[in-house]
Amino acid sequence: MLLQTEGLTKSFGGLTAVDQVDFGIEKGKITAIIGPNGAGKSTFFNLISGFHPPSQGKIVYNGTDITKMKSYEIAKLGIARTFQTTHLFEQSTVLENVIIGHRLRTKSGLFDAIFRTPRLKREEAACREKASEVIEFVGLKDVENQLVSDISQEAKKRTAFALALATDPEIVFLDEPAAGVNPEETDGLADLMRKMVDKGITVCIIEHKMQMIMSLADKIMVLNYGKKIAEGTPEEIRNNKAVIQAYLGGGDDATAD
Ligand SMILES: Nc1ncnc2c1ncn2[C@@H]1O[C@H](COP(=O)(O)OP(=O)(O)OP(=O)(O)O)[C@@H](O)[C@H]1O
Repeated sequence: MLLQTEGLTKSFGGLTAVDQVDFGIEKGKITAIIGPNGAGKSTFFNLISGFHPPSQGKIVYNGTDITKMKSYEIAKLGIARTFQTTHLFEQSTVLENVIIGHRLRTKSGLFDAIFRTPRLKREEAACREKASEVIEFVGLKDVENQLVSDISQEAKKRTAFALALATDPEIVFLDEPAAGVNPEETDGLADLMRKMVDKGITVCIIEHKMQMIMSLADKIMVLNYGKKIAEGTPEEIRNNKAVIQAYLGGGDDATAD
C-alpha cells in the first residue's frame, strides 16, 4: 500500500468525525471515498494532508509515519490535494494562479525577493516552466492567459488540478472534482483523472456523483458517521446492504448525478 491509515480518529469536541478508520490506498489506482453528507470524508482528507492533527491513530505513507507531520512537510513527500475552486484568485489569469500556487511551495524568502538573488531567478524560471507543462497536461493551454473569473466552472476545476499537479505529486487527493459541472464536462474530468493515473499518479477522490465513481474507481471506501462501513470494488459496493441502508436511511442525494 502506498498510504495506510490505522485506527485513524478525529474528534471535534463531542463529535467523532472520523472514527477508527483502517484503510489502504494502492499505488497507481483510483480510490474513491463516498458517504452521506457529514460522513467525515473531508475530515479524512484533512487528516491525511496534515490540515488537522488526528486525535488517535496512525498514517503511514511509503513506509514513513506522517501522522504528526505538518501540511508543508507532507506536501514535500509528494502528497497533494485540491481545494475548492473558490480558493482561486479570480482576478488573475490561469497561468498566474498556477505560478503563484507553485511559488508558495518553493523555497526563496523575502531576502531573495528583495535582492533578486540567482536562486530566486532560477526558481521563477522553473515555476513558469512547470506551470506551462501542467496547464498543457490539464488541457487549458488555450485559456491560460484569461482571468479565472472569465473561464467556465469546468476550466476552474482543471485549474485546481493543475495547481495540485505543479508540485509533482505521487498521489493527489481530489475533493469533489466534478461538483457543479454538467455530465459532458464530468466525463472530460474523468478522462483527465485516468490520464493522471497513466502518468503514474495515484488518485484518491471524494465525490457524490455515483455514476462517475462507479465507472472510474478501482476501489471504494464508504464512510457513515465517521466509521468505515464498507470497502471494495464498485460492484461490491453497489450490492452492499449496509451501504444501501446508509444512503436510503440518510435521504442523501448521492445517487443523483
Ligand atoms: N473544523 C470542524 N469543527 C467542528 N466540526 C467539524 C469540523 N469539520 C468537520 N466537522 C464536523 O465533522 C463531521 C464530518 O464532516 P465532513 O465535512 O468531514 O463530512 P463530509 O463527509 O465531507 O460531508 P460533505 O459530503 O457534506 O462534504 C460533520 O458533522 C461536521 O459538522
